[in-house]
Amino acid sequence: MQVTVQPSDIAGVIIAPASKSSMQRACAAALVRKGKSIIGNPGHSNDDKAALGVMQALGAVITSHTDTELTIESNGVNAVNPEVNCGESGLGIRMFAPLVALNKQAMRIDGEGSLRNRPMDFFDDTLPKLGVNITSNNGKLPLGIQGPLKPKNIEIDGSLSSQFLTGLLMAYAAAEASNVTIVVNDLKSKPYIDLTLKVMDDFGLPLPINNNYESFYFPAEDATQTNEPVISYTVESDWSGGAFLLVAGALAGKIVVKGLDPFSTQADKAILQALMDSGCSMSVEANQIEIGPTAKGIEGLKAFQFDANDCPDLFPPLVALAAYCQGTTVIEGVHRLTHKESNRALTLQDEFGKMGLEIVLQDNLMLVKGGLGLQGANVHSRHDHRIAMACAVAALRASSETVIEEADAINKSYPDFYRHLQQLGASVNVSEAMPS
Ligand SMILES: O=C(O)C1=C[C@@H](OP(=O)(O)O)[C@@H](O)[C@H](O)C1
Ligand SMILES: C=C(OP(=O)(O)O)C(=O)O
Repeated sequence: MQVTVQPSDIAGVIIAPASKSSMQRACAAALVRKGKSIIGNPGHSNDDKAALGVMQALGAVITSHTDTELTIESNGVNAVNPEVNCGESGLGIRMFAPLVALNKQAMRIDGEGSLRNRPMDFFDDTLPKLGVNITSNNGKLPLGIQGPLKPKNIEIDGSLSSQFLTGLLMAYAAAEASNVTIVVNDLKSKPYIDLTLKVMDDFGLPLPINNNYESFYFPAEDATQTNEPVISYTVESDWSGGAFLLVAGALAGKIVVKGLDPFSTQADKAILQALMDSGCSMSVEANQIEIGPTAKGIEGLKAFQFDANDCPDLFPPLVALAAYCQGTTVIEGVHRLTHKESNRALTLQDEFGKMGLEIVLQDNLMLVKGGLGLQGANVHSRHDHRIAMACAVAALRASSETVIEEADAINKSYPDFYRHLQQLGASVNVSEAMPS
């Protein structure tokens, strides 16, 4: 798919999409618990669809599914299909692999696209310590796994990704871990663990005691949880996708974004701090955010400093914002970007470079030399949803039209993104690319 974005003003009201982080966790929790789970506001991104497929392969049954509600019945993890496919979802494989390992039978886990190149050697190191046999393709997919996983005291590295810990926490809860501790060294993306614990709590799963994100202790008896026959959970609106809408508003608004909860545990609500520091005009309420440029227009936006070590998915929207802020914006956390859908520091540098933006990488810092204007260009998503969305947002204020190749990458997290920009009045033309 090819998308052409013309420089545009935007206005109006838009509802942020469902969070794939919240939806995928809800699928895992609904699988793990015994009983019926009713999930409101279910997402329909490719990552969400992959999670539904994995959950069904592991024994959960979808009894009804509409745009607004999904009902799942489960009796705990009990695979009905020895093959699971996590699509392109990093969270999907890293959260579900330990749940797959709860089965006695031999299982195979595979994925697609960029996921086949992302590191999974954590499992080669960790799962055997929990009684699981594993084979991998030199630390990459596909994985062969045979359990059952038995919770034990274990020490893991949390510096590459928090997603492995999310999977172990879910699996330990499912296996009724008792008097065991997961020690985690150098955990990154900590708020994502808060979201995991919140979803586990909402689904009534046994909860570990979080000792400052350094260790997670599952007590011998967990008196706090109840075994409700039916659980209702509403998938949160997505601060990660919402960040692109908010930046679009700050550059080309005024718009109102609805649905984003300022009290969410989602890491990417930290976009609010960067937006405030940029000087854009913003009013945050419990159920809506109104946002536009400064009183002086886009020229009044100023460079900012931001630590994205714990919210790495904000880099792409932050670069789109910083491109139009006067001065050099400094964003910390570049090391967190190497193993995403693309090597994101480099793809941001390349693709925004085509629009005339200078981005300098200095060890863990990204320096964005903003405020000089961008030109429209022919850019490429590099098969990374967040690169496509960042280019589309930046294109709203470029001097001429921007064409985004392989723009359908957005389906991974936010399939309605271009439609939402169109609803806000942006000139966005979606066409299938001509076969070469
Ligand atoms: O748990 C999650 O939902 C996610 C955690 C983060 O990954 P890392 O923990 O690898 O930073 C984030 O980048 C990813 O998009 C989603
Ligand atoms: C990196 C991402 O997701 P995941 O790791 O779950 O594939 C993302 O959504 O930007």
